[in-house]
Amino acid sequence: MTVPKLRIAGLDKSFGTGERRTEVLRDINLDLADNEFVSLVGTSGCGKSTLLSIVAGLQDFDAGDLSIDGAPILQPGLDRGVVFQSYTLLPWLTARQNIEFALKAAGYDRTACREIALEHLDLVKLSQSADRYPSELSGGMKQRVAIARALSYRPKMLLMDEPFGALDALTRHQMQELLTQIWEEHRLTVLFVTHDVEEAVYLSDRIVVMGIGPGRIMQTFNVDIERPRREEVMETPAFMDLQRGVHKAIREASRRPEMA
Ligand SMILES: Nc1ncnc2c1ncn2[C@@H]1O[C@H](COP(=O)(O)OP(=O)(O)OP(=O)(O)O)[C@@H](O)[C@H]1O
Repeated sequence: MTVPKLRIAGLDKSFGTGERRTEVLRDINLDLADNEFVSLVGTSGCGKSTLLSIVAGLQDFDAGDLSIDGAPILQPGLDRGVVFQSYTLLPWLTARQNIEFALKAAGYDRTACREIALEHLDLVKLSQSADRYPSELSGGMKQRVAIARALSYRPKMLLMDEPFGALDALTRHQMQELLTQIWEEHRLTVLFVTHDVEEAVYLSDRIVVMGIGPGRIMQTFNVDIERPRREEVMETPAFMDLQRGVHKAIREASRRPEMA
């Protein structure tokens, strides 16, 4: 039996205690294969970010198993690169230094830090802006630095929480194209949270629809749309049918059980 890249099995999570206890995730079971791109979608509050931060090791959980390549996840680690909606760059460091800072923390020596930082700025097409500070970069550029930083120490997985949510439509689309290209070239395993169904269909191999009250997996869609994908694919009947199906599943999953 092959070990999945990421295994989430029987995972439960509640916040608070006693009368203030809220069950947020119930019996989450999800395996990601090596190189698979999986998106989590679902109505606000269904626990997508909580699940992602548990996988990142930033949040504990109450029950279940969680592992990468068979090794239990106990804390944050360099095997997972994380990109959030907020850019999380250090404002007093340049784009290059932000990446070098992460690499130094990961134990790379000075020369390697510089080389790898520049290589990854090139990967996200930001070589020209290596010495600019975050305040001198647009939102899309900052997010490209954050992606370069997350990829620089070669994690086994990329965890992305609404990474393009703060960007305007055109920049968002450019970022989707860039991520698609990087994914196609480097074949990463990605767990991606988004509210944008079109984005989920465009990027993913699989889309997991979560429901609310408590958060749980309601439906999974395989995205059988040929790769490499380019913008034109969004106009095809197969793409639009799938998009409609996912929207419908999200609507159905958004009804709390007591309202169903
Ligand atoms: N630290 C916390 N303490 C208490 N409750 C929390 C905490 N973090 C999240 N929650 C609750 O957990 C539930 C799930 O939140 P979460 O942010 O994971 O949902 P989400 O699906 O990512 O939502 P959105 O799409 O709006 O970002 C919400 O009801 C939220 O209020």
